[in-house]
Order: sequence, then structure tokens, then C-alpha cells
Amino acid sequence: MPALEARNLTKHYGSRAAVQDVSFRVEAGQTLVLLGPSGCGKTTLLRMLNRLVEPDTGVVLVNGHDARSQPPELLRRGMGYVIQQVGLLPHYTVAENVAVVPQLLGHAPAAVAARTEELLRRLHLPPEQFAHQYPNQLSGGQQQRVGLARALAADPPIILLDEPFGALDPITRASIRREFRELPELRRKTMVLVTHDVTEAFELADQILLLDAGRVQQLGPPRELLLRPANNFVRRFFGADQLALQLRVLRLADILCELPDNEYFQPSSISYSVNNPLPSTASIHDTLEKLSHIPAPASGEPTVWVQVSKSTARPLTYPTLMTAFGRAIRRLREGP
Ligand SMILES: Nc1ncnc2c1ncn2[C@@H]1O[C@H](COP(=O)(O)OP(=O)(O)OP(=O)(O)O)[C@@H](O)[C@H]1O
Repeated sequence: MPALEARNLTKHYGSRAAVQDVSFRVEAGQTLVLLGPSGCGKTTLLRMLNRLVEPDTGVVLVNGHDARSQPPELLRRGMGYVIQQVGLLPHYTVAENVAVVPQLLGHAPAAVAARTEELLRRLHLPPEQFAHQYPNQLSGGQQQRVGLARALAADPPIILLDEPFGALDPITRASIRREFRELPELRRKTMVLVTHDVTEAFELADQILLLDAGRVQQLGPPRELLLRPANNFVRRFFGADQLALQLRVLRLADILCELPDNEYFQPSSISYSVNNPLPSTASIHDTLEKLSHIPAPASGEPTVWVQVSKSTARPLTYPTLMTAFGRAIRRLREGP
């Protein structure tokens, strides 16, 4: 049973449809990204999931139960909500902001304090330094992390995020996104995240729902939207970013069969440790980044090692990697 399901959701404002007949399922622990141009209905759709907006027609199911079967306040206790404006309470300290929901839920004060401290530490906000500060003493990125800590405080199984990194500059944004991806706390959460940033969507999504004018244009794993666009809107939407996105969705495992066999027999040009090979699940993007950081060995091209099977690693050079990548893209585009 999916953790979260939307069935035929529709919402009008006046005579205009903001969301039209949208359905999706999110399995427990998975992340669905709602993506699309400004005004396409992403926020309206997200807010229908926690009943901040009530749909005209359609139904939201949480663990198989109709979201309308419980009062909205109760529903929202099981769903963290993170928004771009962060919405921290200005007269509360960082620790007090994080503790708001568990306190409302009547958790024991000692447990709330321990949880707050743990979360601040995990989100790189050492409590000694930050617990007693006020929101206006923090940078935008720090405030965003407090907002995330607050949404996680009561450990809700589902988290809804509306442009959670939207207010940050691109560099802070990329680094917070990396932290976010690696947070053990979030690995088991079911998440729905709104963004209009294509790279962000590809980094974070298990599934992407691409919307235009309130309607689903395509729903599927990122690589499917990229390699098998359902229509011209989808194709155009990723147009300018095609190559960068392909480098992110293709993994070493996808290109291993495109490598020339003689690569097996060049164990001399080791530079990225053979004892510490890259996993074949690494993206081509991350592999290229690794290659660009290692010094070229005296005798030739820089080489990384890729784990092919449990006992075999093989070296990979920049040109072979790019050739194999090109072949793999063609093969995947042309289909089976
Ligand atoms: N409360 C409201 N009253 C009237 N119209 C609204 C309301 N909320 C949203 N809309 C309209 O519904 C449409 C979808 O808005 P929504 O905020 O869901 O889009 P969005 O994709 O999240 O946009 P953005 O990326 O710019 O935040 C827009 O045309 C918007 O003007």
C-alpha cells in the first residue's frame, strides 16, 4: 500500500483550474518531486495533501485511509511541512522553534530537549552555539536548517516541502541539498517536494511529476522523463539541461557494457586507489568530478577504478568514460 496517494485531484479558483485530475502514488520512504513552471499548480497540489487546500473533487489517501477521515490538525501531525519562507517564530530561540510541535503534542520535556539537541547537531547547528540564538541572528541557510529541524522534530513519517531551498543562493543551495540528501533522518521518510529547479528535482527525486497548467505531463523516474519524454512539453522543459541531466541519471553500471574489453588489461595506470574503487552506482557526473580532482599518473591519463563485480575492479579513463557514456545514451534512447 502506498504511504501517500492522490486520486483525481482537481481544484478551481473561480473558473480557472489550478490543478486538474492529478493522480499519483508515493511508496513509503520514496521522494516524489512536483516540478513545473511558475503557476502550474505545484503548491496548490502539495497543500491539498495536508488539507491546507481542500480539493473540489478527488481524494487523498494516507496509508490507505481517506485524509478527510480525521481532522486536519491530526492529519498534519503525521506530515512535516517545510516552506521557502521558513516561518520561524521571531521571538522564540532556535531550540524553542524546533521544540514547538513535540511540545504541542505533550511529549515529556526531557525527551523534547534531547530530540532538539540531536536534530540541531545532525543539521550542523551545534546547540552550544545556536540553541539560544534568535532567527534574525542566523543566515538564510541556517534558518532553512532550523525550519527542517522543526519539521523533523516530532518524527513524522511524511514530509511535505515547498521550495525548501528556494531562498538560498546557488552555492549554499547546492551544499544544503547535499547535506539534505545525506541526512540519515530523511532516508526513511516519505517526501513530496515542490521545486522549479530541474537539477534539484533530478538530485532528489525517485519519481518526478511534471505539471503544466495544472495537468500532469509525465510521471516517472527522472531518467524516464529525460530519455523517454511523453510529449513536446516534457522534451522542451529539459531541453537546455539535457546533457547535464543525462550525466546525473546515468550510472557507471549503465555504461559498463559499453567499455572496450582492453580496459580490463591496463592495470598499470592506477591513480584513484584500486582498493577504494567507485561503486557502479556512482553517476557519470560524480565520476567525472572525481576524475577532475585526481592527479594524472606520470605514464598516462588519470584513471579511476570501478567496481564491476564483487571481486573485480577495472580502470577507467576520461576519454573511455565519455565514449561509453555517448554509446549508452544512444542505446537507451533507441530503446530495447
Ligand atoms: N488562493 C488563491 N486564489 C486564487 N488563485 C490562486 C490561489 N492560489 C493559487 N492560485 C492560482 O492557481 C494557479 C496555481 O498556483 P500555484 O501556487 O499552485 O502554482 P505554483 O506552480 O506553485 O507556482 P510558483 O512556482 O510560482 O509558486 C496560479 O494560476 C495561481 O494564480
